[in-house]
Amino acid sequence: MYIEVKEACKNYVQDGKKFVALDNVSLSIEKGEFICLLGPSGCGKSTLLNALAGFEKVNSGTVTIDGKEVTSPSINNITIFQNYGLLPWRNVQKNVELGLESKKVPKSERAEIAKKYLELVGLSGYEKRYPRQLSGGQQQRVAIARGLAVDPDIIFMDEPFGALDAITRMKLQEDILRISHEEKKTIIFVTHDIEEAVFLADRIVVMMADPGRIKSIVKVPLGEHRNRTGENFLYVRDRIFELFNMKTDEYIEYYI
Ligand SMILES: Nc1ncnc2c1ncn2[C@@H]1O[C@H](COP(=O)(O)OP(=O)(O)OP(=O)(O)O)[C@@H](O)[C@H]1O
Repeated sequence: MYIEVKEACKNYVQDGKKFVALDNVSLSIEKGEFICLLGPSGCGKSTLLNALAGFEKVNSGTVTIDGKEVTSPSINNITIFQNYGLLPWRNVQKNVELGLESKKVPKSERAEIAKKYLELVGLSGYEKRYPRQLSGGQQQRVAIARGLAVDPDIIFMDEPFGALDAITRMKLQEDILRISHEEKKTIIFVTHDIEEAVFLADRIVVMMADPGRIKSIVKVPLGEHRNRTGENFLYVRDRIFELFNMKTDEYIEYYI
């Protein structure tokens, strides 16, 4: 399996009190999968993502990518956060070229690549603008173009659309779904929004808090084009709602 988490545990001690952020979490992910980590606040979504991305180490258990243990962030992967992380003194094009500069890609090639990905995220014509001259949704598009430009193996996304209004958010969800099929990337996406997860994921990892753990893993057999009001979509969404309402604590592997 491409990505393997085996019996991972992560504890934090805060003011003398122990929080179990991840309690014996195991998860396997195939190359090219779109995985959503879904659950309420504090269930360990970001902790799991950070362990996968190499920002944090687990206390016990293992995290491997392509057979190698993850000990630090890899330049082959990128992470996109809620706050866009653009450099305010660089225009859109220069922001997208950032990762390419550190990879020593020649100038003309950088411009070509930036053009391609700005087109892919629908921002052709915005090259010379600065981040402050863009809406939140446009800034996040630039961040996505910048991430894709370095041709990463894995894209980690931590609530990337959390700060956006509902309509912009839906538009970006459509774009990232399309891009994920066009670019065939492995994407691990953190959200607490059930509909967002059903709209995007091949599989949804449903997590619960205190201690942070995986409750179930739900396959989403909805294909490349998803309709938020379609019968199948609503069916999957309702199954997930039910999972969150269930009182029992047993682990269920769900195949819809
Ligand atoms: N650096 C830290 N120090 C102490 N406790 C932490 C730290 N980071 C996370 N925690 C605790 O670990 C638990 C899991 O946190 P995590 O951020 O992974 O949750 P989450 O599911 O991503 O939540 P949210 O949706 O609110 O971001 C929480 O109880 C949190 O308070």
